[in-house]
Amino acid sequence: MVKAVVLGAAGGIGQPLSLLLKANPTVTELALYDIVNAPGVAVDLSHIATPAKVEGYLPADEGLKKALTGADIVVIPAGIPRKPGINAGIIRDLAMGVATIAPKAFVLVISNPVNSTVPIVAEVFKKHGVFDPKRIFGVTTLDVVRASTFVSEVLGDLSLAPSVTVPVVGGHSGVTIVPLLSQSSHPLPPSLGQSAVDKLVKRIQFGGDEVVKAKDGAGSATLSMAYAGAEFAGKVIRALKGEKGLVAPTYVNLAADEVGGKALQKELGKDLEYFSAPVELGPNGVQKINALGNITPAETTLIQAALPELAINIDKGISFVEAPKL
Ligand SMILES: NC(=O)c1ccc[n+]([C@@H]2O[C@H](COP(=O)([O-])OP(=O)(O)OC[C@H]3O[C@@H](n4cnc5c(N)ncnc54)[C@H](O)[C@@H]3O)[C@@H](O)[C@H]2O)c1
Ligand SMILES: O=C(O)C[C@H](O)C(=O)O
Repeated sequence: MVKAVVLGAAGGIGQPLSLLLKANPTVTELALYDIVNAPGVAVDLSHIATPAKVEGYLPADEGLKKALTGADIVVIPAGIPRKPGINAGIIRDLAMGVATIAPKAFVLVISNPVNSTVPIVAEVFKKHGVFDPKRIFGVTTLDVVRASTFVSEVLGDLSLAPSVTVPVVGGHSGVTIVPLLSQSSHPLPPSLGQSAVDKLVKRIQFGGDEVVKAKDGAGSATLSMAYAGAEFAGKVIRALKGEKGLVAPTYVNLAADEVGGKALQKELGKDLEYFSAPVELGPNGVQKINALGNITPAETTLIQAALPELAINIDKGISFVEAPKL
């Protein structure tokens, strides 16, 4: 039995993500919460012939409490594209609900800026005395999905895309996104040249801008994000159910020494509190934070460029919970 909850379920990401979770046969209960339209989305999805029982909730009548009760996994795409200050408040308030009603659930944060919203969730959980660094994840899967797609395009064969894997580390915004192309399952040909590699790195780092521009002011990535969110949530659920060997890059707290957090800080040469790295998932969440391994001098330079910005983003998230400003 797996209960999945989507907070922000009526939005551009929330609706297709909820559809994909309804289509996941391992989900037995799906609770959809939003400040608008969630009951309608829920009834619509409830007609799909898959096992999940779907309910929709609004804030009235303790809707958030009802949605979160018994949750195993809570996915949060609530918020507004490119409005960090507003999202910070939304995430803080929703995190209070999760910390109170479902403190043991896995929390998957999609709302931007992920580099700061994940620390906000963690700080709220700390205040409630229920913080477990192994259960809070920033969803960076869209960067991983983009890397697979763009690498396969460069290789001239889009049919490779589903099997191309590239670890993408760091964070989820601009220069904090660091694709380790040297570790691609499908190596780039040496004939490609450094400037083409640099261009590919930039495309992965700023893939979000490509979508925002193409949508011409009507929002940011929603469908590809829903796909990516469902991919990651699916892996978390499979690990929860006991499947072993599942690894995915995700933005996590590095406080837990026993799972390799401190070892990664040492490798980075900086005491960062959060970083996205390939993480082995287990029934209790983060089972092992993997090392970055062998990286090229160019990738080391990219990581060095990401670290100061990440530190600022993390600080903003942490201090927001104390003095709300982002
Ligand atoms: N992590 C990533 O890779 C990634 C990718 C794309 C977008 N995003 C982010 O995801 C978020 C959502 O994007 P979208 O395109 O779906 O936006 P959207 O505006 O289409 O949908 C957001 C939904 O959140 C709901 N909402 C607002 N306040 C809420 C609250 N307090 N409680 C519950 N629901 C609330 C809204 O009613 C709306 O339905 C944005 O912050 C965006 O930047 C992240
Ligand atoms: O770029 C955005 O604002 C949305 C998202 O973070 C993305 O990567 O597409």
